[in-house]
Amino acid sequence: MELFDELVDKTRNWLPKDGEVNYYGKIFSMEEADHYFNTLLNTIAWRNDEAIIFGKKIITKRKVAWYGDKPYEYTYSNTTKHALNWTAALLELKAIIEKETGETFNSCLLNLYHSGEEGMAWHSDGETDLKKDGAIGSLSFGAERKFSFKHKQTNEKVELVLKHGSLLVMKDITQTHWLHRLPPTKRITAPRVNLTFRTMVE
Ligand SMILES: O=C(O)CCC(=O)C(=O)O
Ligand SMILES: [Fe+2]
Repeated sequence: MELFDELVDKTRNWLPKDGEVNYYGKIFSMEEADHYFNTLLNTIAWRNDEAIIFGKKIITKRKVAWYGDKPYEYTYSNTTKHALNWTAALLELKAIIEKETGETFNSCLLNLYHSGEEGMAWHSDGETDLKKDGAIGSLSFGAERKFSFKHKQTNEKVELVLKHGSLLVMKDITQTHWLHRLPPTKRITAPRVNLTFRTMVE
């Protein structure tokens, strides 16, 4: 089965229209992926996320962290965070995916899902401080999880599975026309770490 990882076509656009999503499959060996997964679990300043939903403050079970070139302010769901300075592992990962994709990034939002019961609801990453139509590079470590896209007008759906040590890139007008989510599932009990490398406007 592992053989098929070699056959991933990273130029394939997974979206039928209105944007581009490329899945590179596993870009790390199992040993490298395990190493980064453990390093991130142990060295990132994980915090429970706060959000104001319908005027009510909620604290998510999922943990998050926000890193960047500068202490960028990042506001979403009515909460503001300041980016921390890159760790050594994050700088390595940023360099690797910049080389792999030909894109550049200046910040990274990290999510730690303790089990399949934690996910992320439908949204798009179109916050105004993000470079418009900039590429987002998404690295996944740990439990394999399904990832879904839904077209904002037509409700067309696209689903893929994000493997341990894999890279997904969302670019061009994807965030304008498509929502994405990480659906929760009771079948998965292991944790997963996701990193989305982004570009904030100065
Ligand atoms: O966990 C994921 O794969 C996606 C996370 C995400 O969509 C986000 O942080 O904006
Ligand atoms: Fe997102």
